[in-house]
Amino acid sequence: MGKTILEVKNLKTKYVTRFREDVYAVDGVSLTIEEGKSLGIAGESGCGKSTLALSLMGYYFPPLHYMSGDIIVDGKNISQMEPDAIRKSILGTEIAYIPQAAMNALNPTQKIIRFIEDVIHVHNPKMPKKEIYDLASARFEELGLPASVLDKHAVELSGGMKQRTVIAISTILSPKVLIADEPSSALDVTSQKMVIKMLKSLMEKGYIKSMIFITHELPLLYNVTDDIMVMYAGQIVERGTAKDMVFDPVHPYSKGLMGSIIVPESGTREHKLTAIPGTPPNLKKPPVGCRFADRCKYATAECKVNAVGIREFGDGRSYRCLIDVEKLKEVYENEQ
Ligand SMILES: Nc1ncnc2c1ncn2[C@@H]1O[C@H](COP(=O)(O)OP(=O)(O)OP(=O)(O)O)[C@@H](O)[C@H]1O
Repeated sequence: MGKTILEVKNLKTKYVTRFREDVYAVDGVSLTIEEGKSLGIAGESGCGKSTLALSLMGYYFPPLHYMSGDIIVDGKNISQMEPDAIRKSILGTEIAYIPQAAMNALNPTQKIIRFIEDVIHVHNPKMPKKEIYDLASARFEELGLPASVLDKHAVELSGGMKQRTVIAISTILSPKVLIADEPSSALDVTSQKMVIKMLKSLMEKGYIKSMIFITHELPLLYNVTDDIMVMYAGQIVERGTAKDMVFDPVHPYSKGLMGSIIVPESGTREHKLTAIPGTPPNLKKPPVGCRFADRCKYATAECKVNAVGIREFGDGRSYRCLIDVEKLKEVYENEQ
């Protein structure tokens, strides 16, 4: 086993709405990522992926609140640090975050190099501009972006180029963990591939030590991340290698997610296209039993009343279901 870069233990966070209602968006998430490894997180809209990404940075602002659990980055527990300390000593260097639609957040009137100066000056206020420019142009070139981009404004860049620029800016301080939330979903296929190539290159060149890639499309993660976790209603329901999760998902929800993708990646086209009936539970009052039970065709009366913990099986895999793995596999086999 390699060195653990990120360890999250039973993390619980919630939103408090303006009507003072609690929304339990991340409910007991545990995960680990080793140095040099990437983890994909998949799940349908509203399952808590973006909230998990925000929560992992330890950077909490209302309406999002930390409840309990640990976030340990390279041995340092950041879960209860003050926001100001997080901003100064964690963001950018330990953890970098690329939010959804990040490319649209670039101020169009500012040159790209100014964003880089801003990022570097938070941690190193005295670094001369010339040194920053040299560092940035070398990094851009290495990542396949022309150094001339540094003197351009965001409006002068295409969508794909803008997104790759945002990624290069966010990782300029070589963070230990990069969290990318749907980094390629708003782009055309060619630009998507270039973004993914760039993320892989950041890992290979050691500019980031680990990566979390969030998407609602499970098969997209195949070929991109080493492992995949599937999230449902604020909880992780399954984890395995990308290959296992795409070709041999065990949890009925992961199985359904694979079946509901309209344009699967090559190698997954043979599977049947199916819809998952129903809607996810209300996270203001999550069910006491399995959260997927109401939509699961294999659910028993017990599933609706008994809370389900994570169960391990096989080689480093885990899932959250009362039904035994072998039984589930047998049922899937018979359905084919
Ligand atoms: N500011 C907020 N206040 C209250 N509830 C929120 C807020 N933001 C998100 N939520 C709720 O938290 C839950 C998780 O939302 P989240 O955005 O993390 O899901 P997601 O999986 O990232 O969805 P998407 O793929 O659409 O981005 C949802 O029930 C959502 O309605």
